[in-house]
Amino acid sequence: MKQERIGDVIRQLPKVDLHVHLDGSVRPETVLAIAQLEGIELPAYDADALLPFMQVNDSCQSLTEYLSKFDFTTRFLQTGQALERVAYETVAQAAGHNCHYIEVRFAPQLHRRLGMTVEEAIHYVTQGLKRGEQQFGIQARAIGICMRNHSQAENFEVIEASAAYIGKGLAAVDLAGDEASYPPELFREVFARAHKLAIPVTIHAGEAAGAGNVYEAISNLGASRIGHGIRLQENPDILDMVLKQQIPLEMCPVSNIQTKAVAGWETYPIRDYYDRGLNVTVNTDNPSVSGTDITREYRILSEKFGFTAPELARIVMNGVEAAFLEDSNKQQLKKSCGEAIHALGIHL
Ligand SMILES: O=c1[nH]cnc2c1ncn2[C@@H]1O[C@H](CO)[C@@H](O)[C@H]1O
Ligand SMILES: [Zn+2]
Repeated sequence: MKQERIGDVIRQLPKVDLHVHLDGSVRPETVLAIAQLEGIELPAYDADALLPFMQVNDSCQSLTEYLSKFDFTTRFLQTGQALERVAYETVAQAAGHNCHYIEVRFAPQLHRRLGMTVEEAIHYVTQGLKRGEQQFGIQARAIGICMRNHSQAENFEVIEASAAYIGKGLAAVDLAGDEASYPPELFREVFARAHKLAIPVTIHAGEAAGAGNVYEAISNLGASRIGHGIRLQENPDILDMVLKQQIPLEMCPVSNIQTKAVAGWETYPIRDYYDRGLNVTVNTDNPSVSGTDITREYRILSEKFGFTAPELARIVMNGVEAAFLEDSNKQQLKKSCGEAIHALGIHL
């Protein structure tokens, strides 16, 4: 297929984004608007000049450096109104890239500086997602994040509050933050509670630390999906286990290069993982922080790794199958994506 034609196909391809952070999706224009509403002082007053405060550049050396960008944006996400708005806008952005479904993750404990409760934070995010669903005709769910640098009590609180929203707009829980400093073993009790409450679990692992963390996340934290899993390639036995169990990997190519999960595109393992039969999905992680979007991620797969249109469609359908979505909604999603793929003349 010619390059222009595959560009068109990628634009028109139905997509899903299973790994996108709310606080990594805030547009600079929205920061300007919220700052004005709430009387917050800014280091710059136009969108272009604000961007460097919110976005990494090519010089980013590590996940910790990458995560420092979130400190800036968090200040503007402390009211129910702001959370509802950015959740809605995240759905709008995804719909603009022909996503049929997104799972938007966020850490409720990061939005409590003005006294909001964990439940309220979840309430406003799910409200914003619902407004987006109605407006754009796509489906959206929230994922509640426990943070690696938070106390066990704070993380337990996230699990309990998330349980109350299962089936009401929230679909799963996650663990994010500084993986190099906080190994997953520290969170066994927190996720045992999630397991007891029957909440689906995904865990950021194998991004800023080795494959052993992927093993721990699956075997002892009950993860049924893995965020990133890039460093699985360092351990053939664990890779084999993930292959056999067909655990979906939420890969986020642009972010993974920026956080130095691998040294560069030459060693990015997505082609190898796909060819081995690993359950690969492609996602954005943080569109604003990374300066990416889901169309761009798919384009990179085509341009840098030679993925064909049917292979890209297969990756979309891997994401559909991996969605933490209630059964009947998932069937609906399968149908809408399957039909849109078929309409593009792609045969799986
Ligand atoms: O790629 C990532 N790896 C680990 N943690 C992340 C990543 N992207 C964002 N966050 C963390 O998740 C929090 C809630 O959304 C963000 O504030 C950031 O600290
Ligand atoms: Zn992430």
